[in-house]
Amino acid sequence: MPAHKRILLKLSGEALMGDDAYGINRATIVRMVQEIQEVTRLGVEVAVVIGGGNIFRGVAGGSVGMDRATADYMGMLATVMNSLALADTMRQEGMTARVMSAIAIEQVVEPYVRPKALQYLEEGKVVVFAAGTGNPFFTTDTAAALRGAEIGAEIVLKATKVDGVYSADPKKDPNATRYSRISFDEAISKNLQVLDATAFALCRDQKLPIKVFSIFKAGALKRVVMGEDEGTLVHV
Ligand SMILES: Nc1ncnc2c1ncn2[C@@H]1O[C@H](COP(=O)(O)OP(=O)(O)OP(=O)(O)O)[C@@H](O)[C@H]1O
Ligand SMILES: O=c1ccn([C@@H]2O[C@H](COP(=O)(O)O)[C@@H](O)[C@H]2O)c(=O)[nH]1
Repeated sequence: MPAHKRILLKLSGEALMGDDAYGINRATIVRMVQEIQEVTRLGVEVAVVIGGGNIFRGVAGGSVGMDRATADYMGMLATVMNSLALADTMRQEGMTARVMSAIAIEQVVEPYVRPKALQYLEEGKVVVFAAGTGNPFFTTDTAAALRGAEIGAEIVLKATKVDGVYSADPKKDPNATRYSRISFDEAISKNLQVLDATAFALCRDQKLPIKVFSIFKAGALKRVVMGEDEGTLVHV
């Protein structure tokens, strides 16, 4: 029996590159979709937020003198591209997915309307939330926390490039140690940057737990959904 009925899955945009230098690696996106398909087959309702780091991040534009809000809108549009690619890959794998955008681009993708999203989930469709929160100066982690709370997800699952929350960034500090559980208050007070502070605070206030685990480890998503020991649980 799955441990959760409805989940919000945050997928790393950067991981979509696979071994490529940029963009969307075909084998990688197919593998991600197949892992999601496995959990939908267990009867779990799945909503997805995907990042845009494989294409563009606002902070990169800002660092070369771009107006930061403009750069952030470019970042949000990058997430729309990833969302469309993800939903189309789901279609090719025989799944039914709907993309809903926080920014109005109705010729391309339907707008985010909460009751409609809830209806899709109840019908067993995967809902992909595109364009983050629709506002600059935020991230897709915060969008995942926001949408997760709105749809009544039981947990936010962050599938990322590391296999959990560490005492420091494990990509920079080889002595960093992994937590199996950590409270929101401790993660925030230690300024652990695996998620941004806004996302941590929103989930803490809504009592919405987060599980951080590796997007590269085959079967990890299913193990998390089954409530098995995988990654790090961030809890109230
Ligand atoms: N304390 C920490 N524990 C674990 N990872 C950390 C920590 N501090 C920083 N990180 C870094 O955070 C990264 C994950 O967060 P980030 O949101 O930047 O990436 P992402 O999941 O690929 O998102 P995107 O969708 O924006 O590409 C990890 O790859 C890791 O290097
Ligand atoms: O609510 C949001 C979400 C995202 N952005 C911008 O998009 C990029 C890509 O998102 P990541 O979370 O970094 O993958 C982000 O860098 C922001 O520039 C946003 O402005 N608002």
